[in-house]
Amino acid sequence: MQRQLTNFKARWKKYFSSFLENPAYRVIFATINHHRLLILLNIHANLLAAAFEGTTFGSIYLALQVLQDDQVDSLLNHPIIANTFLSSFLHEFTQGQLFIGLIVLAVFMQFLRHSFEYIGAVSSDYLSARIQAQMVERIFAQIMSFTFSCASSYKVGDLVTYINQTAYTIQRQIYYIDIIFVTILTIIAQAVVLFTISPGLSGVTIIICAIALLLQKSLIPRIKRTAKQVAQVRANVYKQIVESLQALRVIHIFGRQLEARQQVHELQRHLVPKLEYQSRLSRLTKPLGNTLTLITIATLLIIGYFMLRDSAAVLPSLVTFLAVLNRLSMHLNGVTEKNNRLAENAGDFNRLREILEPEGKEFSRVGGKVFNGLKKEIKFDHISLQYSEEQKLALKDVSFVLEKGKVTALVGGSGAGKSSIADLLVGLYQPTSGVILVDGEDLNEYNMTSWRSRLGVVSQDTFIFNTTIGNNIRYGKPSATEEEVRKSAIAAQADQFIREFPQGYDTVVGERGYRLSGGQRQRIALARAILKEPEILILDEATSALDSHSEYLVQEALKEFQRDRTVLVIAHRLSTIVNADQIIVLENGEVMEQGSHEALLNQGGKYLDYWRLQSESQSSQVT
Ligand SMILES: Nc1ncnc2c1ncn2[C@@H]1O[C@H](COP(=O)(O)OP(=O)(O)OP(=O)(O)O)[C@@H](O)[C@H]1O
Repeated sequence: MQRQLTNFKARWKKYFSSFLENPAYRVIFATINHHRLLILLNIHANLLAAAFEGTTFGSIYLALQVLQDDQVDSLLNHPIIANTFLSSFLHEFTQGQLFIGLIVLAVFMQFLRHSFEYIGAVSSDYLSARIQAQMVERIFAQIMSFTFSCASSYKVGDLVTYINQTAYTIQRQIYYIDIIFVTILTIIAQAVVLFTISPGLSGVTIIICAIALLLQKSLIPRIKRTAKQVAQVRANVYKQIVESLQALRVIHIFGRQLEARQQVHELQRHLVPKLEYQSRLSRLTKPLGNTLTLITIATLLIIGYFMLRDSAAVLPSLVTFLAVLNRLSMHLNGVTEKNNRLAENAGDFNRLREILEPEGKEFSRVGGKVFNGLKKEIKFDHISLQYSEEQKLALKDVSFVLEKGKVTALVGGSGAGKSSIADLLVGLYQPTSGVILVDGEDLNEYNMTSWRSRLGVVSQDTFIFNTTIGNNIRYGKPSATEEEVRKSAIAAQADQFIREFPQGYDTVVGERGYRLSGGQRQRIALARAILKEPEILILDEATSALDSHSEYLVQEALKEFQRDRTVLVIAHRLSTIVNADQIIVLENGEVMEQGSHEALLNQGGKYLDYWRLQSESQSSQVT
């Protein structure tokens, strides 16, 4: 017995600590704390609803008692009534009038009960709406606060699922908790009525109900386990579908539609038996509950008859007792059923914990020194980078200096580590060893927002938002005037094609708007960077999607723009970087050669090979 008690205590302790440690609940409590009036309204409305449920049956019990001739006088002479004004007032009525009056009173009590129940339900929905909004925002904020490397380690499909499921999961969680709370209050009110009528019979009822509940409770852990598995398999299916939808173009090009369908089919095949098992378990609770109820009522009728047969009010007592008990069992079934639904929801709810808890995640650092501009140089000091433990080093002991106002070009084959250097400079990834010194200070010490506000980045993949072209360019500087936007578009050789659209700069592009070619997207990205007037410009194959003529024009514009800026350029066409102040040749993550165009040609190494290769075939690429 002692051991069972200790086990019981330990289980509850574990349950409550896991409950309190779940960050999703912390968000819920924080939101509730902000809306105390709503929760107070909810609690009071539900308490009143429960109280009116109790008084309804009190009225019915009295009405049935009034029907018995010998009970009217004893009722009117009851001390609660006899000493009040009600005594003379009630004596005016006939037996029939008293009966009807009490039944009308019971109906009115039910009306009040349902009115308060309605207020309770609406206040709970209001709270739920606020919690849903708060939770979606919290999860989005959480994802946004991850470092880029941490966020990009998740599959987009996974992140979309987190956001997608949140509102619905929270809605169900709050709904079930509220319904269980309301029903328990109602059950308490009904229990009070039962005890008032016959404590002995109520005691017997409790014993029978406890046995019934225990039987049903053994199902819950299994339902929970299955729900978790179903949620996991569903998430896998969803992830697979989202990934295929994102890769539609590639799937069509490679004619892999059938394989994509088969992958989804394979995952679904695991889902169906799990859903069937889940159904068998959860559907069992209702027939089990109903059968147990029937057995309970029959037992109580027999025991009740023996216990109450000597009492004067045997009929009203038994009738009211059974009527209340019937409703109580209905509510008990409701609690069990909602508890099962809550257990089913646990799978989805726990998935929120996965994304919300800080363990195993990397967060962007806030604070740090404000970057007020480059004074002298940026130094890559013995930098190595390894993206993950399973991968080889992407950069190995790389050292070089980007001088203020100078153009540095990175050259090398595919996978040599050029973009990795650019990403380190932006602060998207942290070096595994070594340090990036900005005017002698570790880049990590700087406030990233102030650092990035001085950077302009144009990379190979350009994201175009589903808004106007003007707004897409303005992303680099939200306060820019139309004139400034246009100037930067001219500099990026984008103005002409933009004006050819019927709505010009107001043309909505992106998902549902006009489709832009790769070159057009790159020029918009370039205009975005130019508008920002960055002090440090990073061009990662920024003109790779342009035809030779457009590239020439953009290069000309860039020449002007690059003046007095510190530039890191990654180029595949060597002709575009011959004038760079410094060229760094990378291979397999290592610096092979370093110097000006002329110096490197004279050195007769890797750079000369690249140069010869490109000179032979002007259109061939280095990478
Ligand atoms: N986000 C990432 N996660 C894991 N590995 C990465 C990531 N980005 C790059 N790598 C790996 O790091 C190495 C260097 O890649 P990087 O993109 O820097 O090369 P690159 O010279 O820019 O190549 P390319 O010219 O083809 O763009 C490659 O082996 C690549 O697979």
